[in-house]
Amino acid sequence: MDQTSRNVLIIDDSYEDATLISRMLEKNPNVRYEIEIVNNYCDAALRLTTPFDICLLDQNLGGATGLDLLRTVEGTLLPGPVIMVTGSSSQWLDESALEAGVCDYLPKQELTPALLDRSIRYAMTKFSKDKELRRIASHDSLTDAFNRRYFSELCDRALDDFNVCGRVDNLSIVYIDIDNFKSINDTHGHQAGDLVLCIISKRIANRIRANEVLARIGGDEFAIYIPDSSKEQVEAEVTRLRNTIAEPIDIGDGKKLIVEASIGVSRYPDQGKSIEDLLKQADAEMYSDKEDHRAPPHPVRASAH
Ligand SMILES: Nc1nc2c(ncn2[C@@H]2O[C@H](COP(=O)(O)OP(=O)(O)OP(=O)(O)O)[C@@H](O)[C@H]2O)c(=O)[nH]1
Repeated sequence: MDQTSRNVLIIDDSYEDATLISRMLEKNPNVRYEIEIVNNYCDAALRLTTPFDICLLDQNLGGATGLDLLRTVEGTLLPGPVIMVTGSSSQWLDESALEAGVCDYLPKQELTPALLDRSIRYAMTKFSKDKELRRIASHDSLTDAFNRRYFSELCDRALDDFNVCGRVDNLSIVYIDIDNFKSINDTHGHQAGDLVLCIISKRIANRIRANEVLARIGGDEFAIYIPDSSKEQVEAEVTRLRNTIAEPIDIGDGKKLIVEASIGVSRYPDQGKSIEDLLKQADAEMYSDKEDHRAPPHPVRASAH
């Protein structure tokens, strides 16, 4: 019989406990567990940015706690279901862990292979059923880009990661505001305005790298989270974004618009140590760019096809 395969992430600072849990998992003849063990807070914070089938999280992680980790991640950012498996059993921790987004809470002293297996199945099923709810909570309904809330959570978490774990800080925030967008609504109608927002959002999404995140953070405003890029790389990306945004947009009835955007960039930590400061600074840079783009969008003749 084919075995189901599951990728399990065990976050535990005790090697003995992690081994004990692994042995329990291996007792299930129907499931092949690919086990990955992470034993400290900073590696765990980084690992929680990429998918897993199930995460078994300990509360004590050296100086920090599993709860700290969950609080920096927030529900919409968790890439998989988490079960807290810990020796420190208390009603307060049980409730706090649930509040912080875990699917279950298992005291280590009560663990059995059967209990662990059932808890994992329940957690995976629940997480998969909540997928649509998480998508709605994290996305903008018009453009399907991420929304402002998700963007802030993501940036807060990245900054926390930099500050607590001292990781390389090559992070930029790009702020994009469409020029004279109101006049598109006024001249061509709100529906045309919606179409322009969707097309621009899709163009930007197609341009950015897999580790960058695009969000619509206001009516005609977008932001991009860009990790691991030098100042020069970000400048080159901004030029590419300007060009892709300015390609003619077909709004129907033989009409095409050329839309431009004003763009500002801020870099962590020189131009801000918090997401609010970074966005504020990128917004200020965007406004100085805006001064050059005051002409209204001009219609161009539709092409023959
Ligand atoms: N079609 C459409 N319009 C929107 C949406 N959200 C906000 N808006 C409109 O976007 C317009 C933004 O106007 P402004 O903030 O004045 O921006 P602008 O006209 O681009 O002016 P500048 O930024 O100075 O170039 C407002 O008229 C809003 O009503 C939306 O989801 N769809």
